[in-house]
Amino acid sequence: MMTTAYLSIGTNIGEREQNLQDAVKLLTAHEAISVTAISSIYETAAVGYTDQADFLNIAVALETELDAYELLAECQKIENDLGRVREFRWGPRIIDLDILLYGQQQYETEKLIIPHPRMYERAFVLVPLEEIMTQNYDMLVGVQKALHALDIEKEGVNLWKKINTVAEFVPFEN
Ligand SMILES: Nc1ncnc2c1ncn2[C@@H]1O[C@H](COP(=O)(O)OP(=O)(O)OP(=O)(O)O)[C@@H](O)[C@H]1O
Ligand SMILES: Nc1nc2c(c(=O)[nH]1)N=C(CO)CN2
Repeated sequence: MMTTAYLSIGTNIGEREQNLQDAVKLLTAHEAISVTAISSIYETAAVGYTDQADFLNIAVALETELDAYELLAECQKIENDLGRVREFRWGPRIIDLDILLYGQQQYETEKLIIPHPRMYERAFVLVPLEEIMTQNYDMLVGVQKALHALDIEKEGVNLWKKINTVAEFVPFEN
């Protein structure tokens, strides 16, 4: 069965824009994944552990035949292929791919929690997500409500649009 999923992708080490390009390219190359939308790129101050470089963040919509665990494995494979080294939680990373939503499904296991447990408190997730979320009106309203409840300035999450789109991306059309 085809499911629409949303990912959050972040990077704050090295050639950040290139890292995003590479991640999108690897997603697109997968035969069971069709990337249907990519948000603008946002540059954001680090949240959580704040003593680290600014991030670039995007959200991506995709359609896939993979189940949620297979999609997670693919995300982790892409992280590894791009040379991510795990140092410490919320620390700097070449690339980070988190599953935000997988259809309407909910998971709460050791390996996988969906919706992503921290997505509704992270402006760097919600702002790009709102931009591309067209599939589900109820979920979009949930995202917008969470976003309005956040005080972006107070959070120290300076968001600004960097680039219109990930270069060379051609959305998959049904
Ligand atoms: N929705 C999800 N998307 C991606 N990973 C998840 C999800 N739910 C649980 N996980 C688990 O989280 C583990 C740790 O992920 P990671 O090291 O990327 O955390 P983090 O990005 O530092 O922090 P955060 O989870 O706050 O974004 C992964 O091994 C994975 O099994
Ligand atoms: N701005 C920003 N801050 C973060 C990010 C991120 O992608 N962007 N990812 C984190 C770990 O998940 C922790 N903090």
